[in-house]
Amino acid sequence: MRAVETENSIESFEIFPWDKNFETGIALIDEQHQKLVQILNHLAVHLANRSSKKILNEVFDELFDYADYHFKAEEEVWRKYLLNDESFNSHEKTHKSFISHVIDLRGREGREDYDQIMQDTVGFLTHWLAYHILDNDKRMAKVILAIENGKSVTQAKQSAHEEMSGSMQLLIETVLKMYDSLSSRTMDLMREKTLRKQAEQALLENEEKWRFVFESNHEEVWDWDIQKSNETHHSVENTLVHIIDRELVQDFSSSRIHPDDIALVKHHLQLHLDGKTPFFTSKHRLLHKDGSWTWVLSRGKVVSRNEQGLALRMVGTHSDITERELASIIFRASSQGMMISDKDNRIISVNPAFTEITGYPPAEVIGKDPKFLASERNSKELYRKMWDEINEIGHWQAELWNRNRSGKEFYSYLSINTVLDDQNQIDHYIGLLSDITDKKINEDLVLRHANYDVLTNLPNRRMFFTLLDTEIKRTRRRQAQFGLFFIDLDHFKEVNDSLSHEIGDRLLIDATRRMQNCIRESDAIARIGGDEFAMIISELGYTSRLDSIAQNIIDELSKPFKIDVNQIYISASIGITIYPDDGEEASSLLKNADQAMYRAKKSGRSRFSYFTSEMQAASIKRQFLLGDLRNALSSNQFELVYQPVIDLSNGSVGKAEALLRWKHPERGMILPAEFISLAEESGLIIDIGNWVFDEVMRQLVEWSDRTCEGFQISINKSPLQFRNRIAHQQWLQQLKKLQLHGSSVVVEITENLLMENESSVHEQLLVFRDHNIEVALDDFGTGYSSLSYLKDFHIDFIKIDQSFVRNLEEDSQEMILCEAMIAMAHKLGIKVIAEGVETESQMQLLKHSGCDYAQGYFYSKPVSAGEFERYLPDAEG
Ligand SMILES: Nc1nc2c(ncn2[C@@H]2O[C@@H]3COP(=O)(O)O[C@H]4[C@@H](O)[C@H](n5cnc6c(=O)[nH]c(N)nc65)O[C@@H]4COP(=O)(O)O[C@H]3[C@H]2O)c(=O)[nH]1
Repeated sequence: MRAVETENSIESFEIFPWDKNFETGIALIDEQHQKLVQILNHLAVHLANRSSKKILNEVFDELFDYADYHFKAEEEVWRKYLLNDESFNSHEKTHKSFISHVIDLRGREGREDYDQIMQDTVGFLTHWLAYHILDNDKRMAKVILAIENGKSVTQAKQSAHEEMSGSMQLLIETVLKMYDSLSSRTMDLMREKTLRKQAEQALLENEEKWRFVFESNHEEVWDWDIQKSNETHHSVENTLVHIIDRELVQDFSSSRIHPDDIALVKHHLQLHLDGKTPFFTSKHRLLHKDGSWTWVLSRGKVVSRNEQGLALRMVGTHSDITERELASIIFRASSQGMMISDKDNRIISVNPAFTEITGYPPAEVIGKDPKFLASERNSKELYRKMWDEINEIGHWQAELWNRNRSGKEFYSYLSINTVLDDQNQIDHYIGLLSDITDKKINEDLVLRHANYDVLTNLPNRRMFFTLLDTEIKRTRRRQAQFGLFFIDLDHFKEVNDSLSHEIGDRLLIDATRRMQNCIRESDAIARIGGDEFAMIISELGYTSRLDSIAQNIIDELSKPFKIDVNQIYISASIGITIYPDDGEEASSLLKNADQAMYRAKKSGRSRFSYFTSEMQAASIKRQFLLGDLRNALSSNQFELVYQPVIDLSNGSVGKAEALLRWKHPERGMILPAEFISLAEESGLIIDIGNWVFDEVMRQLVEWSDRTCEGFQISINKSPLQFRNRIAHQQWLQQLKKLQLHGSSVVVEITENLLMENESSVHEQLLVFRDHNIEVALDDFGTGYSSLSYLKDFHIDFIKIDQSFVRNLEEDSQEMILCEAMIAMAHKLGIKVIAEGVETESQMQLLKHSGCDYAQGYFYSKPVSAGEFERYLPDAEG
């Protein structure tokens, strides 16, 4: 027998290797006999390796082919010399019996085991080979060869018989027997070997399969000889604990199971050892050798028990599930709602936070498309964009409205991420959901505060500019016009101060309502200052419509307001400008409307005024002037003039007021009325004011040896200068440096400053007082002239405005007012200076009324420093 390797690695072998003794001496016949031996060997191999229907059919087909061809060819040879011989006929019959036997064998197919049919076929062919080929065919061949050598048939048969008998016959029979027994033993051996090999292979495959499963699951296998371990360990539970420990942490010393988990592990283990659970399963924490806690899943089963049912052996696995467990903890404990859906976007899992946020328990959402959460408040565009982004870049996030289980909308932050499979196809969607309704409400509130006036709910100044810009763009596109109103409430400040801020607020709300009733929905109204409002009158067909709207507003606001017991009268001054005729930009339009309003106010209030071309010209002139003003300081174009202030008790000049002049290189002398407001708007007033102070200080030092004690120069200060505290500090340092007394300076302020009621103003006035700098309240009588200011702020002088002095006559209204102001001031310990005294009679009247000081053209116009020196004690003339 020879072993041969075949292509499919099934070991092949020959139970009948071809032998020279098999040969008949007729080449054609031997060749075909060799073919039969091949088929036989082929069959034997398959039998050893287990047969199949397919192989059996192949073998039978081969046998039939062989028989058909071989028997014909062989019979041709015999027929040639032995046609009518009895030996030929019987040989022919044997051939036929071969075919019918093979047909019988094949007929057993389907009824009997393939291996059995195969084994019988091998047995049949073995005997065919032994008795037919080695005996019959060989004998026939010897006859033919003898005939060919000239012998008669009878002689030939005789010689063949002699050759085949005796030792030859014995040899054939021995070989046959040997082959016979050898072949069947070999078959058994081969079969056994093959079966063993197959079993080994199956075992190997099984082992590999399990190894693969364990490796890919990151699982470790344990095998626990319970009784043996019990001999060395105190308890069964501890032993398992140790096994699990050792597997994971390597340097086992004592139980490393988390103290909180030990009881549960033992409980589960005992249940299984007692046969109460089919498997042992435990999820617990183990102390890893790096000091961290590792989550472990242990599973096991008792595989052998003794007759009393005592567990003997247990096998199992454990795996590190830290990541999975942490993910699960996050999933369960997260305050963010989580939903996982499959590739068809059907929800497969949601966490408790999802239920908390939406109100939907898992059972109601699993298997559903998450779109049941959607609110119709979101645009279709939003969802289209969402899917585009998810499909293109794999994630999307946005803030949007959703609807909870009870139908209530909530504002949410939603982010969706995709999880891809090995083929890069979407496998899962993971959605994270948070309820940010509160945040949204707060944001809206902040946005509202930033853009709306809390009191009236109207857009504020900032929002108004946005509305104005939008209106400009809209109107520009349609090549149309719109009107802009600047509305200032007349007498509002008086109401606010005399009644209360609360009443003032309610008045503003009522006034807003009345104004809103005068315009259409498409128009807009905003509160842009304390008592200032702006309106956009859009879609202007004819401009005269603006007249009627403005007049209507004035009429409505002039009607009395009834707030609590108070009957309040106010009115409005309105400035009107038209886009695009008067301006094309929001800021210039509003400025124009403001100017027009100012004109309306100047013309007697409670009226409206259009922005005109003269105003436009004035506005342009101001622009140019502003440009020049920026260089005026550095070009030394400023100068101070001084107007003496006369002490009415003795006619002496103990004070002077410093007044600013701008010597413009082209326009000549420019008075403060023309440029102070420009300087204030541009912020230049701070530097200019500091220059004035320095100049006055310089002058005081220069005159120090010529002035009598208590000589004072007053300086005008803009309210804006009070916003810059550092400047005041510098002033104080300057005084100290020049060794001048604070009392040599009087700061002139206006009522407007005090009306702002800023605590910082209060503080700075106190600082002045602390440094003996006196304070004069300018233009007294023109504003609201509240007594409370005089009481609350530390004021040293009031300056009666020249509008009272101008018309001062005995028994006149002005006279009465002047007397009242003087008396009131004196009562409060405040001295009085009268401004604009131009005549002797005015001076006399004031003197009689007890006024302390006077200044005006009657004494002197403001003069240069050089000219002023004549009023100083030792001056000549
Ligand atoms: N018709 C008439 N006018 C008289 C008479 N006596 C004085 N005047 C003028 O009345 C104004 C008095 O100054 P004010 O009320 O403080 O009013 C000042 C003051 O508010 C402001 N001003 C002047 N200089 C400065 C300055 O340095 N800083 C600031 N912030 N404002 C200044 O400009 C205003 C105007 O100043 P001026 O044009 O110099 O006008 C001065 C003065 O020339 C008179 O008998 N008849």
